[in-house]
Amino acid sequence: MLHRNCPSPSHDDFHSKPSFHLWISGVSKMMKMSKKEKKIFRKQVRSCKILEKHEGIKSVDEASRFLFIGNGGLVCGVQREDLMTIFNEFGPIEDIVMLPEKPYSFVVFQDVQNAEAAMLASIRGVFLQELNHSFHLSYVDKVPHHVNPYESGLLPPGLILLEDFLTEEEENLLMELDVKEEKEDDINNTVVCHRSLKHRQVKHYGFEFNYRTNNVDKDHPLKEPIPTICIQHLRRIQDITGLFPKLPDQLTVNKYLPGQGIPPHIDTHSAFEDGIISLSLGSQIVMDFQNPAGEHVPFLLPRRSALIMTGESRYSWSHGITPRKTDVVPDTDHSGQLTLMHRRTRVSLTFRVIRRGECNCGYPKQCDSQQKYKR
Ligand SMILES: O=C(O)CCC(=O)C(=O)O
Ligand SMILES: [Fe+2]
Repeated sequence: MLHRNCPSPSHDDFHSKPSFHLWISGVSKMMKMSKKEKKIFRKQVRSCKILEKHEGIKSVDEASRFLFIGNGGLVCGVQREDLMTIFNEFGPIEDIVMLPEKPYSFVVFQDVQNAEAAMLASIRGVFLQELNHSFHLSYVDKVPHHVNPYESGLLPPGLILLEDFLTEEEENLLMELDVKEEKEDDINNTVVCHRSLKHRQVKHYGFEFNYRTNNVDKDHPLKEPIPTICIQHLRRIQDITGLFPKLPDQLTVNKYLPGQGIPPHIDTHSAFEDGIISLSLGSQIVMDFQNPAGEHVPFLLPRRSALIMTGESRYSWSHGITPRKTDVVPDTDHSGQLTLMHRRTRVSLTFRVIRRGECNCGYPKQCDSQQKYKR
C-alpha cells in the first residue's frame, strides 16, 4: 500500500500548489489539507530532515512496521511508557527505540497494519491532544542500531545476584516490614526510624542512616535491631557466599512506588564494611550501575532476589534507580529482545555492616576515609 509519507520538499508539490492531497491507508481517499494539517505536514518534513541528518535514515512511502516518531523523543519529555500507552492501542509492539538526547524515537509494530492504523490516527491528530503535544509520524524501513544495554558484556565486578532467593511466602512475611503509616511514637528515633524522603519512604533498624551527612551515628543505635525474621536469610547468604564474617547490623527498608527511585550514589565507605545486601520484594526493578569511567550498566533485580555488592561494585561503582514507571528489560523468552515492564511497588531491604574504624579499601578516589587525609 502506498502512502504519501514524508516527501522531500524539493520534489514535493507542497509549496507550488496550495491544495495538495494525501494518500491514506491504501483507501484511495484524497484529503484536502486544512491550514492546520499543512502546518503538521511542514513539521513532519522538518522532522524527517533531522532524522536523515542525524541517523542517515530516510522516510519511505511504502507502509512499514517501523514508525519514526518525530517530536517524540526523550528530550521532548516523552517517556517510553507514553509511547507504549499510546501506540499499544493499535496493536502489539515489538520494540520502542528511544535514543538518549534525541527529539525522536521509533516504534516497531509486529504487523504493518498496526503501524498503518497509528499513522491514520496521527493524521487525524489524535495523539497527546490532552498534553498539547503533537507527534510527526513517518514510515521508515529500519531503526537505528541500538546496543542492547544488557548485552554489553560489562558487569560490575564483585556483584552477586541470587535469583529466587526468597519463596513467595518468605517475601510476604518480609513485606510486613514495609514502611507503614508513620506512628507518632515511632518517629523520633527511639524505636525504629521512619522518614518520608522526596522520592521514597524509608525505615531504619539498628542504626539510622542520616541522608544529610550520608553516614550513621555509630554511638547511638536505635532501640530496634534488625528484626529476627531477617536473620535466617542473612545466615543463608553467609553460607552461600562465604562472606559476612560478621552479620549485618543495620537495615534500611526502602519503599518505592512506581515512578520513584534513588539517586546514584556509593554507600559511604567509612559508614559500612564491604558487602551490601539488597532484597527485592514486590516488584522487579532495574538498578543502574556506573563505573568511574562513566560506563553505565543496567542490572535487573528480579522480585525475590538477593543482590550482594562486594569489592569494586560496592566501593567504586555508583548504583541508583531512575525514577520512572517502567523498565526496559530482557524478555523472559531469552530471545534477546527487550520488553517494557511496568513497575509495581517495590520494597527493598538493604542490610549493611557498620564499620568500626576507617576504610582502607583499594579505591582511594571514592573512599571518604582515604580522601580525608589528603586534604
Ligand atoms: O533499593 C535498593 O535496592 C538499594 C537501596 C540503596 O542503595 C541504599 O539504601 O543505599
Ligand atoms: Fe545504596
